[in-house]
Amino acid sequence: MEPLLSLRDLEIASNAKIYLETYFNKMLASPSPRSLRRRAAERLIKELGLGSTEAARCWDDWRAKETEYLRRCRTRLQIRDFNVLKIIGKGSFGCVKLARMENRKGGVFAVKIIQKGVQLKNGQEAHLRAERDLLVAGEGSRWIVPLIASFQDDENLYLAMEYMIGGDFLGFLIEKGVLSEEIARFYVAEMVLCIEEVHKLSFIHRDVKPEDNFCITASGHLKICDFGLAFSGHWAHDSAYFEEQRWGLVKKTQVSVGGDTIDKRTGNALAGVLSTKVSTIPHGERVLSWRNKSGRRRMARSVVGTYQYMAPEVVREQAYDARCDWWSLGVITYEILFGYTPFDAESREESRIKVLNWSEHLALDPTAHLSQQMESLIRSLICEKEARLGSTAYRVNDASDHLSNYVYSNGAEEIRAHPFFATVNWRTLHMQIPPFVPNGLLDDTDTKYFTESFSSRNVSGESSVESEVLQVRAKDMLLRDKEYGEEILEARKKGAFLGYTYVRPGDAGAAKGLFAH
Ligand SMILES: Nc1ncnc2c1ncn2[C@@H]1O[C@H](COP(=O)(O)OP(=O)(O)OP(=O)(O)O)[C@@H](O)[C@H]1O
Repeated sequence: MEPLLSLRDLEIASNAKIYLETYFNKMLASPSPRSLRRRAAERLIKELGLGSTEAARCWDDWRAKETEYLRRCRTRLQIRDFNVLKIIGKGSFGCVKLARMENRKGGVFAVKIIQKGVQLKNGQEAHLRAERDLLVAGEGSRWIVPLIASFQDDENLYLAMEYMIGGDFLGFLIEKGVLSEEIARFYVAEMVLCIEEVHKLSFIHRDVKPEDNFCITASGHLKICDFGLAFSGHWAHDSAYFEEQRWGLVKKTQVSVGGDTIDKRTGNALAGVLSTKVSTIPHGERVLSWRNKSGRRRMARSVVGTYQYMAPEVVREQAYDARCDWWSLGVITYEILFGYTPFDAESREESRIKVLNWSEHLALDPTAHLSQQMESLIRSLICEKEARLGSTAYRVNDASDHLSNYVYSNGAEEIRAHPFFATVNWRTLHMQIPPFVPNGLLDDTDTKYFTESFSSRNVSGESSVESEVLQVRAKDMLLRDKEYGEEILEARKKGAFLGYTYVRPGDAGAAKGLFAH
């Protein structure tokens, strides 16, 4: 007899549950974006001190713009609306392409294309949600790479961002070799503001490094990007939440899971079901308030990032907090001045050991003649977290393994107050002319600051997608199931990212011709 429910049905049911919980949580937890926009307009009109006729005209204007924005939000954006020009980056997620809207009226975008199949098999769903949510939360920020729109189709997720024409900071560093202290001061100061901005949004970046993660704008300023490893402590960004939803339903309904041949041989399938913990919501408690209470207790513990830049507390798998990003900044500062990091090594393992024994490897070459302030800044960032600059707010975490808060938005204040930055005007830094400004560009699609091997690549760049999807052995046994795995993957690709779509309000999208067709 056919079972009443198949694993595919359960997949669809858990996707629906996840969608509803995340949707209503967002709706109930914070004011709607629309009411925030209204409030911002109210504030502005008040500040301008307009008379009643002028204020009424402003409101008419606001309403017209709002209607237009809502109309744009309803326009379904697709990748075929973009004319792909070049590939400018490639990573484990897929690739980043430089693209212009088909209608050619607008500017160009860097479109990050993330293959759902590979990512879902690698269990990256929570990270991808965190990346998108942080980019959305960074709306209007001066220091975070601007997201113009996010959308999806059955195969991919797309993040259309402003194109950072100056390339990434590592490219700049390679070209210049080492930087003088004076020039380093400008870039390190901008990095402080970039990281501070991420912390203000209650995220830890966890992968602060010059390669990929600081991009240079047309005016030569920095913006922070690549939030693939960002951590917010929120249950909707935690893979355990997704596993519990799916395996919880399997356990409740007792639908059998076969797994692949290895699972069958080792008896993993049954063990997987038995070991699934299904949380019981206390009687009378509402599901979302319970999730928000218990989910907040989850702490950053996973070892993620790049060893050379990774703080020792992360490498040691201790519960860590946002101070780990300040350690990475210390390592970058060292690299800017010396051309290599103190923890450079032939292999990842050697780097790991060096970080664990960091004090033996933190040698500041005296022939570099660093100023006392510069040396002090490096030493007060590359040190154990208890002594690290920016620690005061976090001291409460040092007493026990249970962190009371994983990120404090004011951690950067101490860093900004360090004597090395005494001459920095933090309020006007963004208006200062940077030591280097991208130049000699032919037009807004120029890729001279990007690696030749990417920009000369054929624009499709997806030759290996199919084979990559096939090669990955899925982390989640449901996706490995010999009989239903493929079907479940297809259902997950369709349903796992509901609510991913976003369109930046204001004139940015429209002015760039994003919706002008
Ligand atoms: N908005 C942008 N403008 C210009 N270039 C960009 C932009 N976003 C990303 N890139 C380029 O694409 C590259 C890869 O993007 P990204 O950093 O987001 O991937 P990644 O997650 O670091 O990849 P992986 O970690 O798997 O190596 C970057 O190094 C950068 O050169």
